[in-house]
Amino acid sequence: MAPNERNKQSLLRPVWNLLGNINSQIKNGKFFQDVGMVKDLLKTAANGGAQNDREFLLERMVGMLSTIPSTPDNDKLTGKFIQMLWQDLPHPPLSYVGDQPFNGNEAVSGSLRVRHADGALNNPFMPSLGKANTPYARNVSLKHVYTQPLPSEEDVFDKLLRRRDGDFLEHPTGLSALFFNFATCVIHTIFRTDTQNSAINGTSSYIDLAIVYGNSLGEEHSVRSFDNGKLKPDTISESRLFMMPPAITTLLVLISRNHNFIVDNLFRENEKGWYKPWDQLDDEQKKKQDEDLFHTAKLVNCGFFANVVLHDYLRAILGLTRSKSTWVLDPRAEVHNMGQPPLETGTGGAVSVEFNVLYRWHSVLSKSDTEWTEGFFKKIFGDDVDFDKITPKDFHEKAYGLAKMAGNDASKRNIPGLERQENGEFKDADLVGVLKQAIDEPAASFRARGTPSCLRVVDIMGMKQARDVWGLCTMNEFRKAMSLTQFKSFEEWNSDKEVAQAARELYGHIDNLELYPGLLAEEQKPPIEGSGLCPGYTVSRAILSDAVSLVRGDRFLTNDCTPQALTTWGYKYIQPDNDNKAFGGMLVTLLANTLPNTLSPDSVYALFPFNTPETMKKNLSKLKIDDEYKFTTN
Ligand code: HEM
Repeated sequence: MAPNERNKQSLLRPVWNLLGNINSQIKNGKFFQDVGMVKDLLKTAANGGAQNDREFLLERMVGMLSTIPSTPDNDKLTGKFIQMLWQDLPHPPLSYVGDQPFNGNEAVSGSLRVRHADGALNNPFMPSLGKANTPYARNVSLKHVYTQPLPSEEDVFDKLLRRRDGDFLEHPTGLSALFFNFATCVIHTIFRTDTQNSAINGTSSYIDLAIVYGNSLGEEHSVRSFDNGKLKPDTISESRLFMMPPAITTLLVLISRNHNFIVDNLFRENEKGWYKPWDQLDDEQKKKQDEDLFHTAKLVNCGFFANVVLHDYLRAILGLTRSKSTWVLDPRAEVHNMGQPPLETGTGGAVSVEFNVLYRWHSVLSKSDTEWTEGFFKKIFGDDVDFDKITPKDFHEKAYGLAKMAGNDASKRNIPGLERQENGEFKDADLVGVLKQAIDEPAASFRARGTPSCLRVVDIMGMKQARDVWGLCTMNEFRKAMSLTQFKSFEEWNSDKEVAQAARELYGHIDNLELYPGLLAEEQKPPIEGSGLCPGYTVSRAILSDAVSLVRGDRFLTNDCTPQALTTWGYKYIQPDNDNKAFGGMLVTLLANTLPNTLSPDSVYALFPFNTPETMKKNLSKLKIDDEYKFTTN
């Protein structure tokens, strides 16, 4: 059955049930035949469940139900009607007015109106759901009994994951290195495995920009200036990212600047009517105003970031930068089918270990990011380091030690290779230079044998964690859970004969294939319509479920994303402009507001930075609109 047909069928199911009941009444001659009502019920179903109340369908149903005698069959009909009305609303309610949290009948401390640093209270009924420093979730159990001992993690890396020297394969749809630098920001905002206890996620499971704002009140305080709601100049919280290529921290510095841009506007608009010039306030008033501006700006900034994820990142993932379409897969859409509960929003969530592994995209590193990482490892382990000899123990002792050396004062940490000015900010020209280099640089393709050798120890640590601490399901178990067919052979998993044979030698039977190499060395999707990311087939399917779950599950991005919470200015600021030259892309706005007058508004560097300019030249030429764009920065 075609997917559309299937969809229609499921929409119609509750109506068929109702009609089935009515039909049996008619056959039994137990009540009159309201043909008009039946027609209207069908029309309602075809409308996706939306009733035209001017046709009095509800009143006619009440009329009909009130005239039939009470029999078991007739009572079922009344039951269906009640079920439909019950399911119209979420039970229990998902959001509350005011700022006092209420957990069933137990009061919980903290306001409901703010994003807490540790992510608590996203779901008021389960205040710790998805909070920082709580265990990872597991989505799929390991039930498979391995039929032979598992190969060493070192062997798995060498035979299935390691990029051969000089074997760089450019990304098939021209994604830029910056795309994956942004991806690194996204994954680090939801994953922060505790180095002492890998069962624990040290960050919240929400897209709450914890990498900028911190995971605890202490971290949050260290990035705040406590001056009218602002963050310290060009400051971000996450110290791990200072060990990574500079475009990653540069993107986050722009997001930190966006916070201060938002604060300026909230203060200027003064929609709440009680903000006053800073120097006219006493200490208590300053505290109140600072707190209110900070938290409102944080809500707006996170909402903005989520829309960059949907309108720039997801657009590139789905290959929509090859079209003029402004369509996005918006997980927040209201889904309301008659006779079924509305699809929930804002329920909270906790990220899982399966998805942590699914996102270890180390094979896509561009040439420059690979060189940068090699240089970084040389700084830690010496110029003559042999990447194959670094052990997890060495890495823990030396690399994490170096991260600590980055210092506790977040406002003093430098983007690798850049210096701060006297006022604490980086020079705009320096930031643009870093971004330009990452936009020009093509990323590598997802594939088996694509991970640079310097990340050998990182993948080995990941595989050990996945096996020893997380006890992850197998590749086929994961596919089954995602409603995907299970592989019957290694060749079905990856048709490259050498890769399939290497996996056979390691695992013996396809059912023994572990999730980590299974996902990361699977054959990649071709660059067809609807596919821009082109990762392994299973990754490509599963990340969409993850994106929907992350965005739809977040109360602050759904039920409580309102003009009241964000202010009218803030609410408007986070909306995409579908008439802009990026077809609704949001990054162009971020760049214009945080690096003013540096990139031309017509430049593909500002409009489509997730694809290389060379690729965008081809894409826009095919659409016959290339003459409307600039392919230089200015
Ligand atoms: C740019 C160069 C990159 C470097 C140098 C790098 C390095 C690392 C390191 C050192 C770890 C921590 C290993 C551990 O402590 O067990 C790690 C983990 C991870 N990496 Fe990468 N990585 C890079 C790019 C990426 C990219 C592009 C992605 C995907 C978008 C990614 C996804 C992950 C994930 C999901 C984890 C696990 C994080 C956690 O559990 O806390 N990495 N990476």
